[in-house]
Amino acid sequence: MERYKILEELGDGTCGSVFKAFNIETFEIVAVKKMKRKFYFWEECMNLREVKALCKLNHPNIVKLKEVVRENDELFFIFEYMEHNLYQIMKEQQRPFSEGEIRSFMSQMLQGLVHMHGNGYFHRDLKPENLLVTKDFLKIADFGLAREVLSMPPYTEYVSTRWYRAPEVLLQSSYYTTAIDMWAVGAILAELFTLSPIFPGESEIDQLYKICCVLGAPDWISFPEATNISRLINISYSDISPTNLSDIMPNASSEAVDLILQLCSWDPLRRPTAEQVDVHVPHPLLCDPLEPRLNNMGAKPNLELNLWDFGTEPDDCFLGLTLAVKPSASNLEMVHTVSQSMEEDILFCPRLNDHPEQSVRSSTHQLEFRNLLGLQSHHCSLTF
Ligand SMILES: Nc1ncnc2c1ncn2[C@@H]1O[C@H](COP(=O)(O)OP(=O)(O)OP(=O)(O)O)[C@@H](O)[C@H]1O
Repeated sequence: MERYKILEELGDGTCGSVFKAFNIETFEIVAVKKMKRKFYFWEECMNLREVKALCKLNHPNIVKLKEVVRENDELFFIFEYMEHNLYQIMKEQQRPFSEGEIRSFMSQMLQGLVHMHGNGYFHRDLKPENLLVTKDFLKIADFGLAREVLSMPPYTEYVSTRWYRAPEVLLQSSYYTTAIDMWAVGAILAELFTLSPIFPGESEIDQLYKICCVLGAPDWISFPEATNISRLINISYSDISPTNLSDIMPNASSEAVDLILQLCSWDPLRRPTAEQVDVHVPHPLLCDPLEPRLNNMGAKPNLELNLWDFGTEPDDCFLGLTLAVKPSASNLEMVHTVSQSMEEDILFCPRLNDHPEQSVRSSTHQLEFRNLLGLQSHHCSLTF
């Protein structure tokens, strides 16, 4: 970590503290997330959900994990640096966002989600703080709670920040789907119009109550879990009528209001998928604008030698909770021992002549693992 000069603290989360830092070798500004717990073995690091998910997810709207460093039993994630998060932007916003700005944020968030859900992951903690923004470009961050869609329920541990938590999670359903992310998208979309949270519950029960106050009582027939709500909240649902969303967000078009209502459907099956939502952005981004070298490269990196399969070890314990996740075969692959220059990387990609762009891309997206304790004295590079 001596290559990094810490500049300032950016955030202090549940799992780690995040710092802005300067790489004295490459002159690059990065974000360093220092994990709070200790890591005594590399395997523990590799089993972390955040590492597993980010190794698989390579997309312009998903924050890039550049490097993982373990030093003195402490673990550091080195991410590309993003200037703001959406929470800060909304807090400082002096005027309502234009619908064009909101469409742009939404479109980018949805493209990231299409990629994530399509690759078998759901995020489970989407919220404005986890949407990082640099110059109008948005990337989804914080994969500490991400998990594989095909992992086995029941999902019992803490999931997502309360205000963005889907009703099925509040009702402690042990089975939920990517639709929980779509609920959060609906709540975030509403907040982009109002600049304040739409369901600001002060407790889990109050959260359900606040949702009822906006959406009205759930439909008992199409959302059977609604019966649990009456047990939790001592109120008569017929007394709660829905709020007219156009009254609280006069700046939203009827299409936007309609989309929020669809995304925030009580019944998860009625929520559109990320792929189904079309926010009509005139010029959607096709490549990572913050990574100029990668323009026009949409294909996945060419992967070469197999280094590591996560195998059948149990998943990482998030906040000490052991999870019954069946890890999928990882596509982490070793391309070569680390080299700093792209030219050297390319030498190790045998199919370079066939697919030059893919090889360059894989070298650029190398994930460098260093063990500074010398347990693994070599220095290897993983591409994904
Ligand atoms: N790549 C980055 N660039 C700039 N700031 C970042 C970056 N990653 C994280 N941050 C900042 O640090 C904060 C905390 O990061 P993160 O959410 O990853 O940590 P966490 O411990 O998992 O937090 P949480 O308690 O929200 O789960 C973010 O809200 C964001 O403001």
